[in-house]
Amino acid sequence: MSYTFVGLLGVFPDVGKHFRLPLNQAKKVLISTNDVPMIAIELLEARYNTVVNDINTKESLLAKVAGVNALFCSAKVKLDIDIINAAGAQLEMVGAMSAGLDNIDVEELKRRNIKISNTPGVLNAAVADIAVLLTLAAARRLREGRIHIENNTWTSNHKWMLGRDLKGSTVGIVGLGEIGQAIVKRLKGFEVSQFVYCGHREKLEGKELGAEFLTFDELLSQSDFVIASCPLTPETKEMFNETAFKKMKRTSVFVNIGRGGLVDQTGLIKALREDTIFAAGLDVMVPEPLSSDHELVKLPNCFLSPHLGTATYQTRSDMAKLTAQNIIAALSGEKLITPV
Ligand SMILES: O=CC(=O)O
Repeated sequence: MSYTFVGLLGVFPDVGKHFRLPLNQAKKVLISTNDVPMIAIELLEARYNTVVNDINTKESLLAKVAGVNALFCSAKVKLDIDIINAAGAQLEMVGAMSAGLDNIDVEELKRRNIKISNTPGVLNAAVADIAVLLTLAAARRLREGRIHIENNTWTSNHKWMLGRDLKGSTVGIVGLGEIGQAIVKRLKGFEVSQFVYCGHREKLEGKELGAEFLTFDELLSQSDFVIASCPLTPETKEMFNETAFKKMKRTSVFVNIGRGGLVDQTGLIKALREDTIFAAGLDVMVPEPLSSDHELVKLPNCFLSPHLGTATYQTRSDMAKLTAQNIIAALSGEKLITPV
C-alpha cells in the first residue's frame, strides 16, 4: 500500500471500505437470516463471498448451506447433523448470534473440528434488565392491574392488588453465569436482604457478590424470588416442574429468562392456577411464538414478554458484529474472540 493511500485512510477512514479488495472471495459465508444488523453484513461482504438469505425452514437451510465455509446463524432453524452434512467437509466455522446454543449440535461440530462461537458478554445487561422488569412486573401484578383497567374494575380498597416486596427478600438465582451476576448487581439497588444461587459449583463471583451457594432444593424453599438464568441442557430440561414448584414458597415469584424448555409448563400452569406460587414472569416459553390462546397467556398472575431479552438496538448490533468478527477470525486462521 502506498504512503499516500495509507495517509488518505488516516484522514478519511471510510475510504478503506471502498478501496479494500475482498480478502478472500473464494471463501463463502452464508448469513442465514436477513434481519441481521448491517454492520455484520458489511464486515463479511467486504471480505468474503457472502450470501444473505432469510431462512425459516430446515428444507431451505439444507438447500442453501452446501459449499459454505462459514455459517452465520440465528436460532430460527435447528443446526443439526443433516445441516452439517449438507454443508460439506469445507465447513470451518459456525457463528451463532446468540448466547444460548441449545439449537445447535455443538458436540457434532466439535467432533468434526468445526469452530463455533456465540455472543456472551455483550448481551448480559439487556437480558438482566428484562429479568428485573419481569421480577417487578410479576411481583406487583402488572398484568392483573392492566386487566382491571381494561374491564373497568379498578377498585379503591387498601387490600386491593397487593404485591410482593423485593426489599428484605431472598432472591435465588439458578445459574450464576454472567447474566445471573448482572441480575444480582441490578437487584442490589432494591434492598434485597439475601442473594442465594445454585449451579454446578460454588463460584468466586458468588462470594464477591455476597451470594450464598445452596442446593437447588434449598434455594427453592428459601427464596422469595427464583430467577432461572441457566442454559438449556439435557440436565436442566424441565427442572422447574410440579415437584419443584411445590418446594417453593406460596408467596414466591418465579422468573425465567433462560429458555422455555427449563420449565415443565403444565406444572407451572397448575402452580399458578392453584396458587402454589404467587406469580411468574417469563421471557421465554415453549413454543415460541406462543399462540394467543395458550393457557399461559390467560393466567392473570403470569406476566409474559415475547423473548425480548436481547432486543435492544445496541445489543443486537453488538451481537451481530461479534459474530462477524468471530467468523473473520476463524477464516483468517486466528483465535476466536468468544469460542464455544
Ligand atoms: O436468547 C437469547 C440468546 O441466547 O442470545
